[in-house]
Amino acid sequence: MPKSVQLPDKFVERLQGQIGTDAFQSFEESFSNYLPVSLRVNPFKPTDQFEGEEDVPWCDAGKYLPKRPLFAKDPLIFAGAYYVQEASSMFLWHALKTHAPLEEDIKVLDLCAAPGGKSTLINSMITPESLLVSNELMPKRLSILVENTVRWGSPNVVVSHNEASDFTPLKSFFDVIAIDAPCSGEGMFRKDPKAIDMWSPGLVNSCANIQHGILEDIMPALKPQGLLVYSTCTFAPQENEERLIQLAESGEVEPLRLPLKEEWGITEIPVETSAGTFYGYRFIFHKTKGEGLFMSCFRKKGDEGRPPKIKIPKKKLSQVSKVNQKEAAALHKWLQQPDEFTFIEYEGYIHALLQEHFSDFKTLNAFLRIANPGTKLGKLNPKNGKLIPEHDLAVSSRIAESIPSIELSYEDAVNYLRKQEPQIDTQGYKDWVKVTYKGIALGWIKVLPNRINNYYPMDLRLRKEF
Ligand SMILES: C[S@@+](CC[C@H](N)C(=O)[O-])C[C@H]1O[C@@H](n2cnc3c(N)ncnc32)[C@H](O)[C@@H]1O
Repeated sequence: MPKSVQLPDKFVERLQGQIGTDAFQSFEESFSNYLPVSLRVNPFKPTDQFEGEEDVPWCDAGKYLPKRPLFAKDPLIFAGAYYVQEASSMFLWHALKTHAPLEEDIKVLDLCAAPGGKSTLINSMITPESLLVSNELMPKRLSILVENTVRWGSPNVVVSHNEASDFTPLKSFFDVIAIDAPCSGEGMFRKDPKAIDMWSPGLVNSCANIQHGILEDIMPALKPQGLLVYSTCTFAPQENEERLIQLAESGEVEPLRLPLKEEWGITEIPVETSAGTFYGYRFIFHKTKGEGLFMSCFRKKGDEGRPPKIKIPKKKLSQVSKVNQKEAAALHKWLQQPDEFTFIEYEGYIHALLQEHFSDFKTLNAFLRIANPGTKLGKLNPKNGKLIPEHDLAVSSRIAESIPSIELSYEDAVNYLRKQEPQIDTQGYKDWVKVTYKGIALGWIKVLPNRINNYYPMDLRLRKEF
């Protein structure tokens, strides 16, 4: 154990009791080990950059890197070609692959979603016609969630900004709910020593109370036979095993197990409850190649039947309006298979939603605060009726192939991301042009007769010097 790391006595006492003193020694020793670095590639923006790297064994899209690069140096991360994610968190892939009906068009809620690791993972696995509601309660963390889901580039995501209790009226709406609960963060102790300073037994108690409330509030929104995946990045039984007992004893769920390979180093924890044995899965540094995590899966009991009708006040329904036909026609050229979309006006911008999601979106909009529905396309210029495109459209995987594009060199890509004036050859181009790096879109430039404007969003620009 490095001398600089001082674990709180109460934590040491408890974890020793949980895993035994020998294992605890190995746990302490693992603080001196090298921290695994991993990322997950975006199936919608394929790159061969990580071919040959070691696979994360429980996630088909996950890769370990031999050492941590300066990710800010790589334009592909800005393009959404991959997401840097701690490997244990990618176990959700295994849980969904095992228990979710991924071949069907489903509705999924990621309740505690910022910064977007689990949401981009879910988005990579569901069918393009499935709907993902990616929700974050904390206002400060909402923008990073929007940023990361936009970069991932799929139109089938609605980002919302709500408490769990706001979802309670959405009876039986979701086929899958993932709750990556706010927690005391013990699993981050090795990676982020600040988590050690913030820890206290009081924090464990208050997190357990919050988790208790979240679980109670969210269960009505899950369909009978729906899948619930609960996870934390802590080892505290109050936040893990006790929450699992809470769910088991509510009588609402059945236990689900996950197949494991011994070499993964994941511990299956059977939990005896009055409703039978339930199972949790623990990732701990000295055994697993990843940081600390706990995950558990449940099936909601009951007959699937027909979902109850959700009553929506008329006033709320009228808040969502489609753009008129003439306006819609002006948008078609920007998207692949534009007929699959409905165009709505939302908070001053035009957004493209998949048609099959329009009615669900109206329901969601009646109960939730929506931060970003589908793909934000832009605004129509009142003078000529043409679209002034937003960044979100440039990085969308559904942007039309006919939109002109210019491939940038590494240097030009970095300059572009720094928001410098592009020094590139634009002869033969005019107006809006998508710029790409290694074939993946970074954003827009506008080619004017006497100059080129860089439309990379100011707040996303590359600030790091290297
Ligand atoms: C563990 S983090 C989620 C990480 C995310 N799932 C990912 O993979 O990138 C938990 C999230 O829950 C949010 N949160 C905090 N309090 C909450 C509450 N009472 N209800 C729902 N979410 C809450 C936090 O702001 C935080 O973003």
